[in-house]
Amino acid sequence: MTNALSVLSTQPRAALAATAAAAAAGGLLAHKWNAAVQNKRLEKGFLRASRRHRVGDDTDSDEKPALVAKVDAQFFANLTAFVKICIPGVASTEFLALSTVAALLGARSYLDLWASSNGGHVVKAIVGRDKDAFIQKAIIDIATMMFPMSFVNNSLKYMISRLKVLMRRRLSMHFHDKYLSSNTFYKVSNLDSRIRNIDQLLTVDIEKFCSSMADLYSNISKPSFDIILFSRQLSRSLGPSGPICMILYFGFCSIILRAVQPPFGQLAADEQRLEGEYRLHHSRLIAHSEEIAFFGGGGREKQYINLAFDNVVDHLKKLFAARWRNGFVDAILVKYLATVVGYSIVSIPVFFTDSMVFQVLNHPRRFLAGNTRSKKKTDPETTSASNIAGLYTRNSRLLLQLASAIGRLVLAGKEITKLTGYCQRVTRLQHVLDDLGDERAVQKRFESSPDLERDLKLAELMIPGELIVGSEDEGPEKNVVRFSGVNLLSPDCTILAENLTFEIPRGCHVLTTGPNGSGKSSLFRVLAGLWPLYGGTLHRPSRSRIFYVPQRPYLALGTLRENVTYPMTWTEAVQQKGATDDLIIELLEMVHLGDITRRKGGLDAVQDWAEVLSGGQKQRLGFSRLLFHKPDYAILDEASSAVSIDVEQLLYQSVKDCGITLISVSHRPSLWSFHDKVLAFDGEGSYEFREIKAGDVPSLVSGVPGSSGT
Ligand SMILES: Nc1ncnc2c1ncn2[C@@H]1O[C@H](COP(=O)(O)OP(=O)(O)OP(=O)(O)O)[C@@H](O)[C@H]1O
Repeated sequence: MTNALSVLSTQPRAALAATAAAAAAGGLLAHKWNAAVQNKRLEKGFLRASRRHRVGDDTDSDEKPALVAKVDAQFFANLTAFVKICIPGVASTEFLALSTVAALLGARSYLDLWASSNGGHVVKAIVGRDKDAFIQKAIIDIATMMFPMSFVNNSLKYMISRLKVLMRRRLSMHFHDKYLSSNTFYKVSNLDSRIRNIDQLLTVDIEKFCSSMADLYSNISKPSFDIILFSRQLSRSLGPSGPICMILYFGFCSIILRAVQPPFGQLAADEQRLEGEYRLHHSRLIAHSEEIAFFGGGGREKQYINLAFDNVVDHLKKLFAARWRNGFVDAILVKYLATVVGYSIVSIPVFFTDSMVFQVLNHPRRFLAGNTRSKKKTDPETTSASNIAGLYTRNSRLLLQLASAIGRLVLAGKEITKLTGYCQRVTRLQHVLDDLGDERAVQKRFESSPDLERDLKLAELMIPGELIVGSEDEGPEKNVVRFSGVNLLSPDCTILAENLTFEIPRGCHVLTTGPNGSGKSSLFRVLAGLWPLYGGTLHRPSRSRIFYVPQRPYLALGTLRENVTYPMTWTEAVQQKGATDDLIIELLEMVHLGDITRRKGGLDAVQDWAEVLSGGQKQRLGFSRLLFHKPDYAILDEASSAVSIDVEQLLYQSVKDCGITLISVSHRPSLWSFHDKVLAFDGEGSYEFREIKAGDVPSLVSGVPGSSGT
């Protein structure tokens, strides 16, 4: 054995490192072979998903993903795009973290190497009964190195966690910018059906995606570096045959594992989707708890929730079974059989040092020269029992480290597959948000139907309209509400009104009426830019000159004071509008909410106001907001339906007294007297816009005869 080890120790082969890396990379490339056939199909599905805009069309929804999570060119292109977002440049904190992780991984590899070598020295000192060497290697050296080792190990854990958070922050901010601009958050759930559980995507999926990317980075870079380092060391002492055999064995393993591996990427994507659906049911229960409780709907909701949870559990069972089967094969090939192969390799020089195969592999030149005898066979330096033990320990440790590094690289393939699942979901999110952020893309393309006449009509009506928004510094004549030839269509392409043409100058108060579902609120959605504009031209005042007061006013988390100034923060309200506590109290008194300012906490009270206030109180708070902002126009969509008639009259009068032009929707005849004109929808695609005359009220309340246009 001494001879064998000493002979082998004379063969440094740097080129082996490159061979090692290439062979390991071959394992990863196996992904590409498997996915090649799927590429075309996947690309088509991806494009179809990104171009689809139809509302209510579930064929490409999150429910049935068209994208298949696979390792292919498309995946690498998507991954590269996200990496660029997460690590924006060499001057970024993220790049610094990435480089630090790389440096720490390198340091860790060198420390592993040192530990293997030191282990050999310790064994040598024990077998050789060399007390001084033992004290030096087993006590002094380890005591010295424990500080850098502990530092590197913990710093590595810390930096990888930090890298994950930094990348997550970048990606989350990127998506927040998209999601919270151009009212995309509204469009995602109201105009598009591709994503059902966006909260899950924005929170859990992004976190898992970034975490998986950072883990993969360390799981690929460290083993790759280890393979180079350990192969070099081993080839110096064992000759190239040992590392080559090990690498060939793992190359074989990676092919087998590729062939039997379940589609972990798709399984991960499905898991996230099902978790999202389960979570959605809980969110809905929280959002509508009162209504459901009134109906006694707990039992029914339990059915929905249990069903969604059962789907998660069934999927997890499937996933765990797949992992078990795969883990079984993994453990045999990459762990146990690899150890057998490792020991066999270490033993070859011991038992077969004089064999021809061994000589050809490790000493080809010497073999060709006809000299097959080892030069060091009689060298006492390498023949003593302590040296044999020391070299054996060191080499076997190095070989096991090499095996472990290649094994980890092979298993990183599984991580990549999982990453494809997260990447697929995050890519879908990116495409949908991009689509919805682009006004033109939101313009619906209707699906052709057997009804040719309807299709022709829709093709005629659904041409993109022109939106002209007045600027802040322009006068009232430019900041006006004017519809010219606008067609009103719901997202499912129902024609609500054609050729809407009317103008609402400042000071002209307009009441909108019509049967339920006739398009009153939809008109305001188009006016606010939430729904796409079709047909002619729409002139709209700048954002600060028009204010919307809905039937259910949104109440923000925060103080009472900030709820009055919403969407402005208190600081903005003070700076831009000179807000004071006295003004807020005065406004709340005007809307008959003075009593809540006298409750505990006063204006500073932070509550879940949506829960604390009654329906009528919430609406009155909505009016206080309107009076605070004092816009040119107020859209009041059933804004006082829960307020008593006497207080409602006072509220409308206060708004008019502030010089705000009313554009209201209300079914209450008592409000007619506050308006000058009526815009009446008949629910069949026609409307009327005219002056309110005495005696008009009853006929208009019950609908308008089918006259189209003004
Ligand atoms: N997000 C949506 N997707 C598809 N259709 C919608 C959507 N929102 C509203 N609709 C449809 O548009 C039509 C007009 O709705 P709208 O809310 O404008 O009615 P409305 O006149 O305000 O009724 P109400 O008096 O009951 O408030 C209805 O048929 C409604 O079903």
